[in-house]
Amino acid sequence: MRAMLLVNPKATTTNARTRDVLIRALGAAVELSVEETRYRGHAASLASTARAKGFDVVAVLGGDGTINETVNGLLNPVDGPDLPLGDDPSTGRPGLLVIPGGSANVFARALGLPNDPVESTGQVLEAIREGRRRTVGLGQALWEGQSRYFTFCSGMGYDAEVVRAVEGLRGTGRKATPTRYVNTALRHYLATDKRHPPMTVTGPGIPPAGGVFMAIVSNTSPWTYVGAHPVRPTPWASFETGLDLLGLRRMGPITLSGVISHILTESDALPSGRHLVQLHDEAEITLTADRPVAFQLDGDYLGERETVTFRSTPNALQVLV
Ligand SMILES: Nc1ncnc2c1ncn2[C@@H]1O[C@H](COP(=O)(O)OP(=O)(O)OP(=O)(O)O)[C@@H](O)[C@H]1O
Repeated sequence: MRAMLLVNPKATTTNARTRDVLIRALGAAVELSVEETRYRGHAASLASTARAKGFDVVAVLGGDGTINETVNGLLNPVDGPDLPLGDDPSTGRPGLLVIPGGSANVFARALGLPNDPVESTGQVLEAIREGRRRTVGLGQALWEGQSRYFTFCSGMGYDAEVVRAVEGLRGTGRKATPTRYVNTALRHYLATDKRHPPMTVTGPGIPPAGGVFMAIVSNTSPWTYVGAHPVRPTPWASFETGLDLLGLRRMGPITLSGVISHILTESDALPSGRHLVQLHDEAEITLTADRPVAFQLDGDYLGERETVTFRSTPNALQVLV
């Protein structure tokens, strides 16, 4: 088995020691090439090249941002548009293997990997030995002639505003810790528009729902973690189904605190309330806004947008887990 390992040396919890342990352990199990990412977007071009060169597996040591780039590289070949791949497109692409090395590591943890690089290495080595693979679907966001796949979530509104604010802090050298996210979310709550809901949710077979302030689109559950604690606004979402959505039509403290306390529980029940819009297992969802609204994808801030369409891409990749 030929594998290319992509290491983001700048990811929050990646260091030379875990990199060396992983290289030694993986190198004993597969024929391994190692590449360090040097800039934003580098993982996408390396993954795309790995696919073109016929690698069986692309492994990532890094955070959700590097995994997102890798997945986009695997799905968008260097030499033009994706070819028709038959009933199970995942079989025509290299498998994906992830070792958590970022701040939240949502994708890795949603797959059931321990949030520790050494323990995760043990689990993926076992998956290699036993030939264990899980076929997962992805989400795809399309806007203004652009498109990007996401592994766990996308969203428009308040959550994307918080992502933007945290990215601004990281630009000044501060780390993205759970406490920083929570503090930024609380501070930013005062600034977010709680009076004029800009968005409408539509889609094939979906009754239009207007008056939405904030919408989370999920490809899996949990949506994120606060420390060890999973946060589950769309508890029915999974890699094996279409996309789920939770939309908020009110941003007042009572509505918000009710939703937050529900989504922090382990319950499989959907959050309830008249001011929520909820969708499960949809093939396509469109968010349209009457003004530009902050947009994020897998925790990466992607600017302000007025219309974004989200599509489910079933059987997109095989993950060794
Ligand atoms: N050598 C590099 N220097 C600077 N940035 C890099 C480098 N290599 C990759 N990147 C960028 O760093 C971004 C963040 O990396 P990554 O997601 O791996 O870690 P993280 O931010 O710590 O984790 P998380 O996404 O969980 O917060 C990625 O979007 C990637 O494009």
